[in-house]
Amino acid sequence: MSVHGDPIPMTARRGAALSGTAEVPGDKSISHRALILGALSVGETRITGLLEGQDVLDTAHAMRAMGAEVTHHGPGEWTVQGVGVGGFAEPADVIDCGNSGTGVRLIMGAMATCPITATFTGDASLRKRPMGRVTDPLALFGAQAVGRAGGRLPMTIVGAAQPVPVRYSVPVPSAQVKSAVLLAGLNAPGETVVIEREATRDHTERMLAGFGAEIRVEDSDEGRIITLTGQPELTPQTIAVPRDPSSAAFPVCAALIVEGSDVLVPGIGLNPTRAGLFTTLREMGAGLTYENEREEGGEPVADLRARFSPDMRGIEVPPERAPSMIDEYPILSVVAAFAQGPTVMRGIKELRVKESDRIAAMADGLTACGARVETGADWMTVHGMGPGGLPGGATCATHLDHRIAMSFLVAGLAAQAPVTVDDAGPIATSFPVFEPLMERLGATFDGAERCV
Ligand SMILES: O=C(O)C1=C[C@@H](OP(=O)(O)O)[C@@H](O)[C@H](O)C1
Ligand SMILES: C=C(OP(=O)(O)O)C(=O)O
Repeated sequence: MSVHGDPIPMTARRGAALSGTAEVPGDKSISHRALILGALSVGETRITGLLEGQDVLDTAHAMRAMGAEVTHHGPGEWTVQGVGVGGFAEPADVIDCGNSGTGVRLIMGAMATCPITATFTGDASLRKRPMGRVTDPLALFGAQAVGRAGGRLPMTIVGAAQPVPVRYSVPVPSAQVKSAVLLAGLNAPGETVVIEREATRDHTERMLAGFGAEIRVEDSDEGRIITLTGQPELTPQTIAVPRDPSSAAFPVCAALIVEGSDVLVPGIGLNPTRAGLFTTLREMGAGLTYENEREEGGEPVADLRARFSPDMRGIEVPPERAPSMIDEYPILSVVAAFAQGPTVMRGIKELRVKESDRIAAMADGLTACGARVETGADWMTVHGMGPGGLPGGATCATHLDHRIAMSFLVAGLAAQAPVTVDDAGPIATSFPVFEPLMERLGATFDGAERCV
């Protein structure tokens, strides 16, 4: 499937009810971290359930370029022979992180305290995204960064030859910034302290502890204080990557809005720092239940069952919930269009610096589909039109953004007239089996055969 090639238009149309089981791929955030921490440990890390989306494949390639041996054994099964903390080799060429903000920012952090120089680039979307949020704290360790105006890629990082540990309060709610600082702290002697006012996804902290790093997390009036002791020897791990709640969001939300649907999405990670969408949907009156709740690999997991929900009401989403559902606002805004009354989403300005400006992309596309949407710098309100109420019949621009593409395709499954996206290619970054998986549930797409 093309990610960076010619645009691949695709159309979704209303059809039969969706039913069956949707086995979504592994968690993207955890997959990146498993490869990077595997590369920084001494010995062989075994990974099952790795997401084989382009974002993660680009991180695997980067780890190889820095000296780790990364081997693919079969679907989702990988091993990584690590080089140890501080052991990265200087890459011989530019590191291309494609579409992935997580990949480039975490890798910059991990190499910033190694005595090597690396140049990073990405696709047209990633080259627009701000990197200063990561290079500012990396400078405190002694790393230098030179990039394009506004801290944009391509960018060269000269790693600190004699890194010092830092104490850093993260100014924006961002797990990528937090993680970059922690990964840099790994090769700085002494304690690196990261303070985050709002809790963001904590996979880096959990996985660092799993690899044997000394890491403490305390809650205080300032927020979460994370203290990491530098220069540990990380012990290789066996990691079973849970299925991605951010991918599960698409079949779940499709089932809620397509008449007569009943879909099971098994084995979804419900880490509280990721599960905000599901809480929100239940508050809106969605027929969404958690079955077989359990723990797997230290993460809470459940099977999600979603049924068509004609009585959903718009709500005000609490702004403090934003970090736990930051990637899910595009698909929530689609569900909101099929609920009764307004759904108000505040505290979401981070959406403006994702793969696209997601507030603008969703507002433009939903408006073209006949919804009434209001926006401000850090908020968006979608006025619901009730079940089956969205007219549709538009072509929506996806701006190299997988979540925008999948959101409008889901909208098209329930709208009165088909919805087309101008480019479904970017879906392969995070959810390469989206179309066949949705088609097995009964979704009708035109153009899908060009994408698999
Ligand atoms: O750390 C991560 O794995 C991620 C953090 C979030 O980004 P920010 O840190 O920019 O909020 C999220 O949007 C992204 O999809 C994955
Ligand atoms: C924002 C996202 O990813 P990234 O920042 O890694 O590009 C996403 O997957 O929605």
